Amino acid sequence: MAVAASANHHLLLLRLHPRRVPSPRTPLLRRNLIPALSTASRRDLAPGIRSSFAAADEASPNSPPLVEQPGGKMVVELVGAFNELTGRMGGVLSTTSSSRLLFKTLKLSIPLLQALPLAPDGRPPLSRALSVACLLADLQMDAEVISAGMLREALEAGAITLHEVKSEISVSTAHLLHESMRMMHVPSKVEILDDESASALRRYCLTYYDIRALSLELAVKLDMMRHLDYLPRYRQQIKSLEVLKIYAPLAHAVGTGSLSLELEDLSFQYLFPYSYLYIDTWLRSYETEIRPLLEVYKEQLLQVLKADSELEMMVDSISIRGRYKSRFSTMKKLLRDGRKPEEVNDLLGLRVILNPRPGDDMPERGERACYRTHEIIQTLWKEVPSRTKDYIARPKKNGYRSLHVAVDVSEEGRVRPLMEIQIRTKEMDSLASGGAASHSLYKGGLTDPSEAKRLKAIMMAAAELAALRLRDLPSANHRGGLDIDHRNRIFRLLDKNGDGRISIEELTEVMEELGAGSKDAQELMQLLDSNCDGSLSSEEFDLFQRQVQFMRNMEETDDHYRTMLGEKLHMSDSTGLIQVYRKELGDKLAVS
Ligand SMILES: Nc1nc2c(ncn2[C@@H]2O[C@H](COP(=O)(O)OP(=O)(O)OP(=O)(O)O)[C@@H](O)[C@H]2O)c(=O)[nH]1
Ligand SMILES: Nc1ncnc2c1ncn2[C@@H]1O[C@H](COP(=O)(O)OP(=O)(O)OP(=O)(O)O)[C@@H](O)[C@H]1O
Ligand SMILES: [Ca+2]
Ligand SMILES: [Ca+2]
Repeated sequence: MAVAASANHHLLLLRLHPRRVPSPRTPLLRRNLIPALSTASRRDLAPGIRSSFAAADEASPNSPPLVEQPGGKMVVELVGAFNELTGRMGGVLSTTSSSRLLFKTLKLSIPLLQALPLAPDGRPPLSRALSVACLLADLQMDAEVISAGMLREALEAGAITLHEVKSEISVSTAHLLHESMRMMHVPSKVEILDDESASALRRYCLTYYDIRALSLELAVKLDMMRHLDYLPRYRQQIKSLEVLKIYAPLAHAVGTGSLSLELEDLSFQYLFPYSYLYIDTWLRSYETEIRPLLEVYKEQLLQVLKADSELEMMVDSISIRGRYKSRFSTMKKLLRDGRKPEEVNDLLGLRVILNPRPGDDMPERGERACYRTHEIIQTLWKEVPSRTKDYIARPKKNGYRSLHVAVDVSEEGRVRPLMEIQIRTKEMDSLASGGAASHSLYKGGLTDPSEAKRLKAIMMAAAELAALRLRDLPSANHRGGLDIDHRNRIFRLLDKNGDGRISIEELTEVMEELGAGSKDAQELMQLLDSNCDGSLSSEEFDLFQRQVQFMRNMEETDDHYRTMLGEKLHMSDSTGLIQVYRKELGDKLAVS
């Protein structure tokens, strides 16, 4: 209620920015307005925002003032978006200044975004900006980051400048946007994204960029990956490779684990469609039954633990997190050490985190609470003793501490995979996750006593990148690759008039011969012509060939994984399963 009241108060002040109205196409867009969020994209949104659209739609025959006036529709968007975001932000939106900042941002960005044409993925820019902002709100990012998330789309489209963001919104929002735009070009810093360059890039990002801007960029990447279908397959793969090698590990490093898992699974699906299909088919066979059970087991365990009087004397609070293993993580595990699917013992996982009561003997109390929890678990489920690992009594070399237990949750006649339960104190847990906290310390700035170390890390990362840029690219001259002469030969064949460059006419001619149109030739030219001089040099063409080779090797890798997984999972196309899923997942899986 408070939100609605404050929003209404601001509505009285709502005025569109005169400078941005009206562009020639604005009236048309405004008339069709509300929904920059199309009916389809509205489906993605939470009930709050959907209901504000419904209110506007229903109001339409009866109350023309709200719906027919652009301002009225804008208001509906504004209130809907404000409620949606603040609803997701939870406790993070604790201050008046946060909600003011958010409101100011929405007022400025909504009209700008609505005036923009559809994005290349076919979505209205407002809908894209809101999706990113919602992702950031779900991650419990602060209002400045969400504000930057909302404005990023408008900035990228040239509808607003950084200077304007600085003067009209806030210096910090402008700073975050500046950082995030710098990050956009990170993958282009290396030409071939092999493991070595990817690891250097990740180090570079963690050294050079503000961790909040990184989170913003990661949310943008996730939103992009969720809507990648519109691109041709090779572009999907290039983007997925960037995500898998750079952004998903970064998401993990900065503590946004949920983003990293989804980023990995989406890129896995585009890069290795057949392998994905196998894993997906296998996991689905369990998933419908056991995934919902995870919630049930979690609740059951929590209740039993809370009811135990002995444990109650030792802990202030207990939390349990459940997770179902991701596709990508399962694949890595199967391929890592040749284990059988039934030996993946952590498809179902629970993690109990205990917060011991304070006092001198807090650490010991915490440990005792972990062992007590173990005993209680034994009364609930059947333990598989050979899989119990006590890293509390015997911490791992890296300091990791936790008590691991595997339990059998099968019921009469229903064999289920084991469930892994990790038991630890809050302190042990923060040691295990590190992430954002330890990194922000590392980024501490000038007051940080380890400044010298930090500067050295920056210098090394820069040097490493420079070395990578200058280094000889990996040779494609293996596994059926093309040798240099051969590559030259193709170039010479395409360069019909022999002037040392492939012109658009030459490219069009050969593409027409291949059955493609001149539009395809233009697109290809734009993609490959890195210095934008309208033709391809032999260097530009050479790089293209190496990328092609790299992608082809990846398809070979997929073939290789498919064979391995096929053997493991005893599946083959003849089961018909593949056909079923192929149909379901459609063109996404088409591999030429
Ligand atoms: N953060 C962190 N987690 C760890 C570490 N070691 C183990 N874990 C977690 O504990 C799980 C199980 O590890 P272990 O009990 O050592 O079991 P394992 O036999 O090596 O595990 P599987 O490969 O799962 O069969 C891992 O999958 C991680 O989730 C560590 O050093 N750091
Ligand atoms: N038993 C568990 N309960 C709750 N969360 C878990 C459990 N095991 C792992 N996680 C968390 O789930 C996320 C994904 O972990 P994932 O299963 O991919 O890797 P892992 O279990 O750490 O490694 P591995 O694949 O080597 O077993 C991580 O954030 C991890 O900390
Ligand atoms: Ca595991
Ligand atoms: Ca030429």
